[in-house]
Amino acid sequence: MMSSPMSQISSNLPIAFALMAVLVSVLFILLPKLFGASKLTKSYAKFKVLNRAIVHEGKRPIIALTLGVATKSLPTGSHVKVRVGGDGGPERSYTPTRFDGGLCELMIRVYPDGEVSPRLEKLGVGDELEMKGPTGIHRYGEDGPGTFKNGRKVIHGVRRIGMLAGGTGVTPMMQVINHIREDPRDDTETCLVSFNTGEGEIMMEEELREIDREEGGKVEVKFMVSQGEGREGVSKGSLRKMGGEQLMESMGLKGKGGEVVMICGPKGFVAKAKEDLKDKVDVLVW
Ligand SMILES: Cc1cc2nc3c(=O)[nH]c(=O)nc-3n(C[C@H](O)[C@H](O)[C@H](O)COP(=O)(O)OP(=O)(O)OC[C@H]3O[C@@H](n4cnc5c(N)ncnc54)[C@H](O)[C@@H]3O)c2cc1C
Repeated sequence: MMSSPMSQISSNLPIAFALMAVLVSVLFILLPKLFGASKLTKSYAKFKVLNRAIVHEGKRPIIALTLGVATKSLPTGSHVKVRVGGDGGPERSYTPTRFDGGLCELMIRVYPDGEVSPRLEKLGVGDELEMKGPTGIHRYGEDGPGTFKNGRKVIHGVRRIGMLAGGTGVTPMMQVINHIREDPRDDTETCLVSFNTGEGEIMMEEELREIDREEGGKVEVKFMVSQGEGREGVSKGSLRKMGGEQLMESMGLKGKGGEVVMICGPKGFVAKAKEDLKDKVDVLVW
């Protein structure tokens, strides 16, 4: 008896999936090798710049560097270290906003008087950069949705994450937001308040607005600037002038269980936020 076309397709499906899995694995191994990519390890290795873009012009521009990596993924919450000038040269931490499919993307704000970032700005496609990782003690989602690990401290059952980011401190927030969006089991809510000096300084503004629109109430994003008048969707305000109650309210937190606040930014920003929130909610400083 002849089998129907439908039953032929369904009997071949497992083979098709197996072939697809093999093909994806081979591509994953081969592509970075073709690009000359190294594995991300605990000691420095050279990584090739595959793409370079200026995301923001201005006094402190933001550049995006895409590097070829032969490592599959980066634990959510971790960073990488970048070194310039070889052995003994200055090193700085960066938080990849994308790390998959053999590619690592770094968003870097360039400080004109800085030691490292102006040298990273000069890199072009084909140049190499020394990088190692993962570094940092924070992990999100390793034990499933709504879980944080911070060294020996483990937090379970988080339902809403408030995020306070000062300037480039938004990058670890983006990692956690992306992790939650990519895990269909994870319905943890997030509310990010991104504080910046001026309107032109806001990192990943368009990308974050888009996520806010797509995710409805699950990912909320708010922007505040301390200088200038603000504009539609950007409020005038500064963390320095806000108290703990106001901060909690800005992130839609009630001070009940199941809430955590992530903080990342310049030292003074972190110290003030930590002090204001210490009796109100669990705080994790990135
Ligand atoms: C865990 C971690 C993750 C990080 N992730 C990122 C990231 O994804 N993207 C990114 O752009 N940066 C990130 N940073 C900051 C980065 O590591 C460097 O500090 C930054 O690039 C400046 O280095 P630099 O050598 O150019 O400047 P430096 O020589 O260190 O400093 C030069 C001048 O810039 C000022 N300056 C330096 N950093 C800041 C700042 N954050 N805010 C205000 N003024 C500052 C200093 O006060 C000084 O006047 C991260 C930092 C940490 C600790």
